[in-house]
Amino acid sequence: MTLTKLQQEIRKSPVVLNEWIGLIMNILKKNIWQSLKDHQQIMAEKHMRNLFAQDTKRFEKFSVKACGIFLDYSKNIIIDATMKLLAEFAEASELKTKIQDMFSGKKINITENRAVLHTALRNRSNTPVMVDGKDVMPGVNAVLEKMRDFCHQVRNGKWLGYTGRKIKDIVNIGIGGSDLGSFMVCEALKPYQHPEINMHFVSNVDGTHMAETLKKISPETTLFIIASKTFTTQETLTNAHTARNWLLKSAKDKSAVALHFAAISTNIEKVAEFGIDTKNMFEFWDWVGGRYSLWSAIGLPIALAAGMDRFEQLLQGAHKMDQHFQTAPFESNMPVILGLVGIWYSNFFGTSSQVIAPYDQYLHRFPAFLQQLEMESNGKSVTCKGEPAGYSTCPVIWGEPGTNGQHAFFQLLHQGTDIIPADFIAPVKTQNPVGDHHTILLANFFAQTEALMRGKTEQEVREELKARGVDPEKMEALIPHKIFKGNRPSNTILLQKTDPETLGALIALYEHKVFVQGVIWDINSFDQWGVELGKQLAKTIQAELVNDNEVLSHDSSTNGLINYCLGKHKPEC
Ligand SMILES: O=P(O)(O)OC[C@H]1O[C@H](O)[C@H](O)[C@@H](O)[C@@H]1O
Repeated sequence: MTLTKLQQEIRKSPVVLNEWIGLIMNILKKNIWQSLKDHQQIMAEKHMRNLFAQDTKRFEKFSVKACGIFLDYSKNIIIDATMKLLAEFAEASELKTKIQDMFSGKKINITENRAVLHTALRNRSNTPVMVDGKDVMPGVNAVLEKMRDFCHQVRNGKWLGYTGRKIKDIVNIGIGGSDLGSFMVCEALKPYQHPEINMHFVSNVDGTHMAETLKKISPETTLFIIASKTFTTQETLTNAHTARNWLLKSAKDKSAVALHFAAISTNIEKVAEFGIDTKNMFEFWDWVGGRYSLWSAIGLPIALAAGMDRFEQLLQGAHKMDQHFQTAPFESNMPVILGLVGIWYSNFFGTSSQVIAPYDQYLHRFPAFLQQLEMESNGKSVTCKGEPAGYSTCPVIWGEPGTNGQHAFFQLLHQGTDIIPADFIAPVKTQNPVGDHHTILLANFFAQTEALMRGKTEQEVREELKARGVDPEKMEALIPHKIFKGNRPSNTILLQKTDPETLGALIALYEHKVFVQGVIWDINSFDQWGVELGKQLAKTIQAELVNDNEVLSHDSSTNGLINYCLGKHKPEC
């Protein structure tokens, strides 16, 4: 009987027995954790150059293919024993059971008592998924149908504005999970975009974002989509009111709102209160987390831009990755591997950041999307039981498209003092076969991971300088600057092509990676209480900013800054 099977059997037993088993599991986890620490001491002495030289099968061994994606993780400081220990830790953390818990609608978001079912939104097999005894699939399918109908009307010029003209510009107003995913995907699927419809995304409450967008569009031919799960988000509602006022300034008749505004939300009352006809509302549900919501009606801008069929291909790709995640053994399970390799560096090598380098201009917003997905999910420091974690959790996620990053921050990846694990992502085939651009792009892509792994030894530098005839004295001074230690880890992710289905699989891959890491760290990846405090304080300060009084209610820095803006107090400078 496997450990997972044993755990599942035990779950059915009386509570007391369960508690005992929980204690035993914790001891087991502590032991494996200690073994990983000991193993790291050995691995820290190894160089990947040698690991490759010693094992000709290393690439075959540490690579995996699924859902149109190829992952090579051989350029990591790992050997078989590393992956085995990490997988054992995942098993002891009940990962297999927890994956099933998520897919089956168990309320795993414990602080909000909610199920986590973004996977139901792309459940193309249409098998029932139950929440509180009710199958959610009929509701999911009904919204998809409504989206299809709406897209058909807008994309075919049947949806007309208040002067009878077709829609030419669509502005999504939303922030966070109601912006980043749909914006990122719309950018990624630009080759499939409707030729006569322009997409715009306004998220920032800075009036500049709205003002600059409004300059480019006309009220007669613009459709605004107000995307907000709660429909209470201050930034989104402020932007939405500005958009409505702008429309009404031209239309001069409130009935125009119904022709130019649609809403995506879980909150029907608030949508009606805002004045949007609820016939133009696309519903989703509290079991869809904001940063996991692009598969819901929040993805409407994607469907409007690329077409509903393409949106469903995106869902299909994610569904395939869901099936892979649920069924593949840990040693060939792509999200599990990606998650465990990340844990290896964060918790045993003490790394604190992770760079994402998409070598695909279409994926230029992917790092920004992952910032919310990973950091809002796993940027936590207490366990599910509310106890201090006592170990590092989510690293800082950052990145830029290659090759731009190479000419900006790659210096630090190659020669900086810290190890920064990197994910390199590229399509095998380009959407734009222009001259030799893609060959050059891919050459750089492969060269970077090779350079990070191999480095350049003192002897290699010396020989190179000698061959160039550099003066021996100058050479000695130069050598330390030209050495690359190498042994810098990276994952290489190759997509056959950045098409809707493969993109869906790629996004789901990272969602599940985040899930794996959340389980290992024993944190709730699905709440985000950390964003609340700033929002609360902003309300108080907003009132103070429009009051004429000197502000004295905060610390001296906050008071001083507010008063400086109000012109009440000018620091001597
Ligand atoms: O979709 P909304 O309810 O407007 O929320 C938009 C965003 O705001 C919040 O502050 C959360 O941090 C995000 O997770 C969420 O995606």
